[in-house]
Amino acid sequence: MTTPQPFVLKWGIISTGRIAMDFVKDLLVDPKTRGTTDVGHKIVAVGSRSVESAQKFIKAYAPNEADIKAYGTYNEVYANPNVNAVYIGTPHTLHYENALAALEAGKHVLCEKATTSNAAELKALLKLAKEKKLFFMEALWTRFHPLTLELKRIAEEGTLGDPVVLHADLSADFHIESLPLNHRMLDPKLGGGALLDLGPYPLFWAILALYEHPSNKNARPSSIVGSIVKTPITGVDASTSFTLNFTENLQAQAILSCSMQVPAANFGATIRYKNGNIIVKPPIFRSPAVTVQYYDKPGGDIVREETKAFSYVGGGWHFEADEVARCVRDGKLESDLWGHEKSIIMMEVFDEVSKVPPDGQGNTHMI
Ligand SMILES: NC(=O)C1=CN([C@@H]2O[C@H](COP(=O)(O)OP(=O)(O)OC[C@H]3O[C@@H](n4cnc5c(N)ncnc54)[C@H](OP(=O)(O)O)[C@@H]3O)[C@@H](O)[C@H]2O)C=CC1
Ligand SMILES: O=C1OC[C@@H](O)[C@H](O)[C@H]1O
Repeated sequence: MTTPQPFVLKWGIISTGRIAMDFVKDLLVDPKTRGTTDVGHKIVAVGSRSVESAQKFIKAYAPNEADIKAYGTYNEVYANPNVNAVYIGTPHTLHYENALAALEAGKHVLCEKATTSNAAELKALLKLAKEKKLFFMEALWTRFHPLTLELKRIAEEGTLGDPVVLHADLSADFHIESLPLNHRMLDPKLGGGALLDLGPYPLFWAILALYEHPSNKNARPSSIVGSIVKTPITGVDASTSFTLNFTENLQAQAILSCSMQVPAANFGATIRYKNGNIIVKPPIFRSPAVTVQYYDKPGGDIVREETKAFSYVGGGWHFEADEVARCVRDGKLESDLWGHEKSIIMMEVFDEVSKVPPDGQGNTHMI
């Protein structure tokens, strides 16, 4: 009997920055090391604004791969007939034009977070992807990690009851005072600031634990309140906090924050349920371990506590790549795990939070 051959997705890579490097390195990790045998990956083209950068990138991160084309424009990647799917790793505000061009050329798209600068741009991309019957996914890699899959199973198996309050933070010190003004974290033209760069992760946990919880029945956040501290350097948000209420079918609140000027370790995420807690160890984009605590009765003592740790070969970006390959193989236009609706909610929340007036005090609502 012959063993079925894995479906191999042929990738074109857009940009040669930090995350493009991480993603490419993971595409080259042997899928069997993570138990994947049904799909695989091949890099067929890398596009950069400079051909030298594309050549250098291939030499540095994919030295043993044959026949990867190095291009000095992104358009040449979109035009390459061997490319099935395009990975977009440019700064946020370029995602729209890059994804649009890829879709117009008939390519499936995996686009880095934050998917676009605003919800209107994202909706336009999704409309085009549907019209052209192409797969599109936000590269929310955390959704596909084994830890996340296990946490979701535990959270929804019933013992913990409904979620009540979630706290999540992702902050770091980007030393913004030493960055050039055109750095993507500082430049408003590149979508600079903490919210679009770090905010997707605390919000991801709120979407996973509150929005996706079966008791929530897919109800969107009933209200959003945001507050922003801007940096005087370029006026982008340096620290942002936002709360989301889920009150249609739950009585739950998410308290979320991100900052690019916190010189201390993160505290991760805590999800508090009627009958216990889930504690996600930092960093929340790639948590190494999760602790689950169970009360003897609501408001009672913790009588059981379990910690589960997770490890794998590679950086953790290959799990999202496997999802794209499976979806493309199966003719799906969106992922069941991180579909279009969740990316839209994410961008709509960011739109609302960004509306706070210049004094940083905000009180906004989403319908
Ligand atoms: N999923 C994850 O874990 C992570 C995701 N990200 C996301 O990926 C995106 C890129 O982040 P990151 O890799 O850190 O950024 P980098 O600045 O390291 O890389 C961005 C790349 O985009 C290309 N680019 C095109 N136009 C511009 C421009 N005007 N200014 C700067 N670069 C430009 C460049 O590649 P070239 O010169 O080859 O064209 C550049 O190297 C962001 O949206 C970010 O949110 C970032 C880090 C981690
Ligand atoms: O996606 C990300 O995850 C980790 C952060 O350090 C980075 O800035 C961000 O883009």
